[in-house]
Amino acid sequence: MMQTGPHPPSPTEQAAYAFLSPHLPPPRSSAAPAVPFLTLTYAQSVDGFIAKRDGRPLALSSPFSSVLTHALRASHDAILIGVTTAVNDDPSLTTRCVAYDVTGAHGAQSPIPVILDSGLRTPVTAKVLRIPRTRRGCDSNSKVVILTTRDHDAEQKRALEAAGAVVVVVASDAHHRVDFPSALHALAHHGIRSVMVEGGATVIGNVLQSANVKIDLLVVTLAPVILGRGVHAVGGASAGGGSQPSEMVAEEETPRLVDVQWKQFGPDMVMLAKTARPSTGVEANGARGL
Ligand SMILES: NC(=O)C1=CN([C@@H]2O[C@H](COP(=O)(O)OP(=O)(O)OC[C@H]3O[C@@H](n4cnc5c(N)ncnc54)[C@H](OP(=O)(O)O)[C@@H]3O)[C@@H](O)[C@H]2O)C=CC1
Ligand SMILES: Nc1nc(O)c(N)c(N[C@@H]2O[C@H](COP(=O)(O)O)[C@@H](O)[C@H]2O)n1
Repeated sequence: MMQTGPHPPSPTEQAAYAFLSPHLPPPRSSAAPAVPFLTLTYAQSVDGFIAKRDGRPLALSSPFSSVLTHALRASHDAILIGVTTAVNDDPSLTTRCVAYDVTGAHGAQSPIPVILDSGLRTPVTAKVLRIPRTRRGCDSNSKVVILTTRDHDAEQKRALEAAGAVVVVVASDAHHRVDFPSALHALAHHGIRSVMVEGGATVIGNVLQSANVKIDLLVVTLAPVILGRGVHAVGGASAGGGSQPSEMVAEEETPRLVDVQWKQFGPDMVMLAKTARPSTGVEANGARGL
């Protein structure tokens, strides 16, 4: 990392980029991929939860692993969340915990927020819509992208567009939600070459269950916290309180983790891995059969 700013990056920021850099998406100077490089990331308690049941934001990551998360954000064109996370957390999705990007350039650019929102439930007052950002080279003009289905309210679409979002209609899946492979293609069409999926649980479950989708990089922060109950990291809430893992596709199609590495950031352990889906032959950076 060649540092070009007024102050050197903190030791944690240096450690974060050193850990991440061999695994990050290719630079924009390389050829555009057919589908964006896909990173799936989240922070979970040691008993497997990413949130409590009350819907309030929950800080699991320490300030140290948050630096790593923000370095990851700075290294992707877009950051994708489900609409429930947008509503519950009203997140910023910025890179405020890092000062540099992976090349050492000062001023880490925040990624373009993308929200999967089949029925346009995103509030027009959402914080992400009010934060100005510039992401070099992306056609969407660095506006928030809301991916929806045909089953949306036209008035709400106009309101979100007036609030600064780009609303894109894509195919729906069998559950009448935004079809995830179609979402990736729509983002590629908008010049987005790398996407960091941050959650929540329903989105994480859907990505892991989508046999046609290759997860190029998996980054999981394990926080030394026991919640007892909550929203399970993979799949979300179940009836009867608490939550439980969703049922995966056939066992032989669940992603296999390869090249696994662990590093401690403050009290948290962070795991990096590539994935492969053995029975489908889906390899790095390719959605199969599209
Ligand atoms: N610890 C961590 O790292 C993180 C924690 N969280 C937490 O997760 C919680 C929310 O998780 P959860 O309730 O599961 O909600 P999600 O944020 O995963 O949003 C799920 C909703 O997104 C919409 N959606 C549209 N298309 C899709 C698709 N293809 N796949 C999945 N969802 C789709 C659906 O709503 P619709 O049908 O209306 O379109 C769906 O119900 C929050 O409380 C947040 O704090 C979130 C991110 C990271
Ligand atoms: N990495 C990570 N650790 C946690 O403890 C978290 N709660 C989350 N949540 C995700 O980050 C979003 C908040 O982002 P801002 O701080 O507002 O920029 C939240 O909405 C989840 O997507 N992530």
